[in-house]
Amino acid sequence: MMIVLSGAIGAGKSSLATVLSEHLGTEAFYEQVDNNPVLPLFYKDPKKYAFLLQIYFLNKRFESIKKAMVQDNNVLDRSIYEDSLFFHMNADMGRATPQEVKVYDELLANMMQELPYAAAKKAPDLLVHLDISYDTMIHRIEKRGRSYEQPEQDPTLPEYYHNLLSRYDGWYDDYDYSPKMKIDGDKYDFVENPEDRQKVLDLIDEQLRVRGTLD
Ligand SMILES: Nc1ncnc2c1ncn2[C@@H]1O[C@H](COP(=O)(O)OP(=O)(O)O)[C@@H](O)[C@H]1O
Ligand SMILES: Nc1nc2c(ncn2[C@H]2C[C@H](O)[C@@H](COP(=O)(O)O)O2)c(=O)[nH]1
Repeated sequence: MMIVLSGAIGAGKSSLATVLSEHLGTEAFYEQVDNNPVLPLFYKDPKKYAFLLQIYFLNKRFESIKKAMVQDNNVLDRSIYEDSLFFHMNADMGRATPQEVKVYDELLANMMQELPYAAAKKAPDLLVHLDISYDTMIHRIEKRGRSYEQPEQDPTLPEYYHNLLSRYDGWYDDYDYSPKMKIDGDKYDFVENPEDRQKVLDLIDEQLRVRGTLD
């Protein structure tokens, strides 16, 4: 069983990956963030580093999917399908050239063909999307405390985060690689509230059962 999580920055993907993998007895595969050397550079100078960051993430994501596919059951804390959303948004903000976009799009398309999903003709069993409001997003970004993501570090970040959230709405609606479901990330505190955690797990189990992935 392969479950992929999606959602904006601070939506709760890593937290849910831990909760869900413990619940299902599977392994969680996390996005590499704290040891990503390009991410702080990107937040300091997005125009200079947007393309490099994107290639860095794509490479790491590919590596992580290959590792995950060696296991029969796994949970991935962000889908490869979201990478393009980030890059195209940055490109539309003038942080990447049309040539960089073309190179990236072609590389991504090539890599997608090589993915174990493609080789096994197998998409994820379920995409679980964590839907959050802007206020929740900011609250969680502050709670987690990565310095370069804090809105007070950079007056352009609030607009960046608003744009990201609105792109995610269209992205989720268009996503059709696998079955999908949305969780209201504002409503359920699956980190600190055991009842909420159980409700979220029940919602996911129900979707897995309906689709015959869980007995
Ligand atoms: N549903 C939730 N309710 C309350 N706090 C949450 C929830 N999801 C995540 N958090 C908190 O928000 C911060 C960001 O969560 P994280 O899982 O790292 O998000 P993501 O991986 O999507 O960026 C963390 O401090 C985490 O404890
Ligand atoms: N420009 C891009 N930034 C990205 C991409 N994937 C993740 N990120 C950034 C956003 C956050 O600051 C950080 C980690 O994301 P979380 O949602 O896990 O908190 O990395 C990307 O493809 N392009």
